[in-house]
Amino acid sequence: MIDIQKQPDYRNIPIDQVGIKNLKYPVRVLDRSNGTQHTVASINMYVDLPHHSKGTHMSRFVELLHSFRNDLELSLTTLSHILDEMKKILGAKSSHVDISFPYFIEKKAPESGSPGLVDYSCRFLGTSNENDEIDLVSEVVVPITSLCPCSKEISVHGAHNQRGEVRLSTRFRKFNWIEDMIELVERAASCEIYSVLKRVDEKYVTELAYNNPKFVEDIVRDIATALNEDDNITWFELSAENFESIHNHSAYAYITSSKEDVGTKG
Ligand SMILES: Nc1nc2c(ncn2[C@@H]2O[C@H](COP(=O)(O)OP(=O)(O)OP(=O)(O)O)[C@@H](O)[C@H]2O)c(=O)[nH]1
Repeated sequence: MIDIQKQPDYRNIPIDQVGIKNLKYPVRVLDRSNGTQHTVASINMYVDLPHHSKGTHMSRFVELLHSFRNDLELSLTTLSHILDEMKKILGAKSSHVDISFPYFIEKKAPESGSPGLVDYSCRFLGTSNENDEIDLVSEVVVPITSLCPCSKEISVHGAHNQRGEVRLSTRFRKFNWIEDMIELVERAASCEIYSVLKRVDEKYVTELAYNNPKFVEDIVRDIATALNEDDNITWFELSAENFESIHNHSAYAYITSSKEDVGTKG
């Protein structure tokens, strides 16, 4: 059977990243409270392609994932192994994985203690370069409540408040719990988000947010301060977006900071 992908290409243009995108796959993630957690990831896998090759071998990416069957653990060791294997089986110089998944944390309502699961969007990005150096970035997207300090100050009654979203990407020296990054973000909000709230809880979160007003600027600055004090974090990128309740647009703030010029080594 003719192998079109293996044929030469004469346009003299190398390709930076080629592969598969949005493959749904069952995965296992380390869970601080329960050991591990099963979830379903959306996976992108890419390698570079030299100028002389017509095509990459798409089936091999999926075959590599299938070698884990339904027991693909998203640990630093496994991700490093996948990045190395991608280069080997595809004869590539560089490899990239981009894995997005919902992660669930059980939270108890602040007064009634009623439990419920909150979902957080998480992402691991990994790259292995031509020197076999592995760079890993972990990302969490954390929903929060924010209450406007200006609105509180100038209004006789109330203050506008809304759901916001903080996106935090980090590079780190050694293993970093997803839960730790989520809690760090939640501490900087006017109030954190819960899944189940009874009336006593609703009163509590309403008053807590009112007593803790924050601009998007306050949120990113408070998170950056905590990250700067954490020696395990070598780099971060951080944004806060408030889906304003008094506007049809968002308030937005962004900070990036390279604490060191080194990435995570897997
Ligand atoms: N490279 C490439 N392959 C594609 C694309 N779209 C679909 N494919 C298909 O991906 C399939 C698998 O390709 P390969 O992995 O090379 O399959 P194979 O040659 O049987 O497998 P190996 O022997 O391991 O190379 C082929 O049927 C391609 O037609 C594309 O845009 N680029």
